Amino acid sequence: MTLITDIRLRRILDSRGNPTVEADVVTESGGFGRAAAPSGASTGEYEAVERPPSEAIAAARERAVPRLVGEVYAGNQRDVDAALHVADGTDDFSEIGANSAVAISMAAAKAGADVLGAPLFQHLGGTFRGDNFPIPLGNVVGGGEHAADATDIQEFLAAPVGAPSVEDAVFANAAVHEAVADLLEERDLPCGKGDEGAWAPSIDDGEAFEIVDEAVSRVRDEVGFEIAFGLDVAGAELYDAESGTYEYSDASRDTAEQIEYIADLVREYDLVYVEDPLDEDDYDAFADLTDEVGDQTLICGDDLFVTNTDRLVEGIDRGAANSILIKPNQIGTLTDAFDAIELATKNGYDSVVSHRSGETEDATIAHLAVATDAPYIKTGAVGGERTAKLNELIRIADDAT
Ligand SMILES: C=C(OP(=O)(O)O)C(=O)O
Ligand SMILES: [Mg+2]
Repeated sequence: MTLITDIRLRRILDSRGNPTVEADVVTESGGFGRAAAPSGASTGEYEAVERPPSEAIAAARERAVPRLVGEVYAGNQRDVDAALHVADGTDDFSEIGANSAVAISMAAAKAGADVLGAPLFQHLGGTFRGDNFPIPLGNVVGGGEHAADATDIQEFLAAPVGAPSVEDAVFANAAVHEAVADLLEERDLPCGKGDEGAWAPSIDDGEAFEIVDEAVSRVRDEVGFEIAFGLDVAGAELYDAESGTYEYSDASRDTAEQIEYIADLVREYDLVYVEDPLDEDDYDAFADLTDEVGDQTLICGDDLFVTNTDRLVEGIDRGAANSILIKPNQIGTLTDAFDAIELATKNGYDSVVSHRSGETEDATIAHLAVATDAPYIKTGAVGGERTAKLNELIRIADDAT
């Protein structure tokens, strides 16, 4: 009954105003799923290839749709995703585009869930999922590739680690976002927002640490549970391969200095999470930092691992990082994302399911995080395309999806 009978692909707008791919999947019994691909700005070198949406759609219509329609059951996600790989024929989705692949993969999963009459997280994760919820990491101040003339560190992330419920956690992050705005106003630092809805003031990282630390402690006092914070350094964007240094507006650090700088920040601010503190090719430096502070914080590989099991195996072998960021569009299918999460879990690495800086209203990642029991989800704090995921988590908790 879940035989795929139709797939439609179209260009829609993402949150940056760029086109992206949306897929509709219809099944024999009338099951329907719709999903859209997100898009990165600080993309990792080793990600699956995102093609211009018009080209990705044309290629997927020619190569993937005929292999799926009338051939594959939407309820069997591994078959759907295997057909996408065969249709593409490369190891990085450079023919049909990871944007077409991930939109079809996620839409098929939703169609499979629709036929079952089950919420997506349950179709993907089984009937015993839905009691544990990820801690949302909310981007409250940011710069890097996501905003011009703002902080060097790409993301300062509120982490409501003591929240008694996902709803409390989501509202705590929004409150930290608001407290940051108050503090910026008190310092006469009006500013706009970056791509993910975080404040993007023209200040140095040192001042951003002061402000976020203060905002977090104000909200912690208000709500009465523990709120910490973390970072996405996006180290590959700061790294200059020629000089072998990390280039900040006010400093230049070699790799040893970068490791010490990050380790000091972890200790000074009790950071619970540090993503991509180092360059995406430097497993050894990741391993050194993990040795130094990996027992106190999560050292997460985003550009380092790109949701890719081969790269994760290398990281596990070398002791690099202790968690992995999971972005389905980095690897192209839900099956590949699941495999990365399972491999991570088996090896004691935490998974952090993540949005991209360019997003849509698609809320699949909320279900993916619950389905896989991921301890964290990174999906912003405010803004419609971010709240789409956060509100879906609240609905899942309320049994209302
Ligand atoms: C969400 C991120 O940004 P982008 O989507 O631009 O890679 C990130 O780097 O973790
Ligand atoms: Mg990142």
